[in-house]
Amino acid sequence: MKRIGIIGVGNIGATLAHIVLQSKISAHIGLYDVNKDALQGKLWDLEEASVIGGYEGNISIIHDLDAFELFDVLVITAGRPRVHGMDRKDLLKENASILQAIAREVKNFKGVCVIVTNPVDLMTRFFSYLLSLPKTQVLGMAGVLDEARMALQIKSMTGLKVQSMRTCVVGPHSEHMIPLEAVGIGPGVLTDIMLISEEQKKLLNKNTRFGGGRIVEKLKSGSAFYGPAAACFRILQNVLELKQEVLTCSVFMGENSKFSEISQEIFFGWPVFLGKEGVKKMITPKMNEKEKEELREVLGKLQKEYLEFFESMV
Ligand SMILES: NC(=O)c1ccc[n+]([C@@H]2O[C@H](COP(=O)([O-])OP(=O)(O)OC[C@H]3O[C@@H](n4cnc5c(N)ncnc54)[C@H](O)[C@@H]3O)[C@@H](O)[C@H]2O)c1
Repeated sequence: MKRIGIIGVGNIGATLAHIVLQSKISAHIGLYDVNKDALQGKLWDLEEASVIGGYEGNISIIHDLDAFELFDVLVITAGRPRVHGMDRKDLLKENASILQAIAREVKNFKGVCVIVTNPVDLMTRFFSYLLSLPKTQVLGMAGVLDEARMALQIKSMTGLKVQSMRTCVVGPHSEHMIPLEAVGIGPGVLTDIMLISEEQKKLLNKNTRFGGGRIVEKLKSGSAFYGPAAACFRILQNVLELKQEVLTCSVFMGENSKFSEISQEIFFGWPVFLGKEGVKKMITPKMNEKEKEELREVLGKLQKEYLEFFESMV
């Protein structure tokens, strides 16, 4: 039986645990949170939901972080979410300290880490540095969510069903993300979003980039969690090799990067195949020259942000 650890059982972590239970995959789910009372309450609630839903699962509280060392995969959602008026970067210092404390306790972990905590590209790179696991075993969740947001925008403009679409969003999980013009529509057909006007393309980019922000604006005291939890579940299914799909995650490209003049150390959204060893293969999406140029530019900014942040942490 596979072992899935969830560190941070707030909105995303608890929703993810519920999805995993409902899926009936053969796995033990271990939950950890600093808020012990809330964690106990959520465990009881999840257990009761399982009985009612007929998917009685294997779920328990993990009291000490070092017990996660034997797990296959860890999903880390511990940290503060954005509230109305905040940018993801505003969470940087506080969430980095939380990840630092967690990394100290799970230092012998050998499996795959999925980082959700924002700002996710910086946190994924930082966690990979702290844990000294092979860099392919640490990845961030973001692209799967951004691509769903993009698909929904295209649906609202064209009426096409989202299931027939394959969108791709590369780069950082921020207002600088790059929704690619090449979209898969139906089996084997790639189009350059020819179905929508130039005006609509601009709107598509804007709405995809601010998809998270518009939810925060309405929720006010927190950020999206059903979508992020569903995206984590897709990643889990692929890491556990129950599915094989191209998923965009925040990953380390190293020498494979066509953008390595910026930095080989950088983590950013890119389509990949995943497996039990983490990132198995990078996929090169269809990008036009403008998009490649834009990506170089935003990766330069991301690298600068990381170095400034890193200097402030050490
Ligand atoms: N990557 C993405 O696409 C994406 C999308 C949405 C939200 N997020 C981020 O995910 C994170 C979690 O969001 P949420 O809505 O679930 O927040 P939440 O506040 O509901 O849950 C966070 C949980 O982390 C716990 N926590 C705090 N410090 C901890 C520690 N040291 N060890 C263990 N647990 C700790 C809290 O007690 C809380 O239960 C936030 O940083 C948010 O910005 C990322």
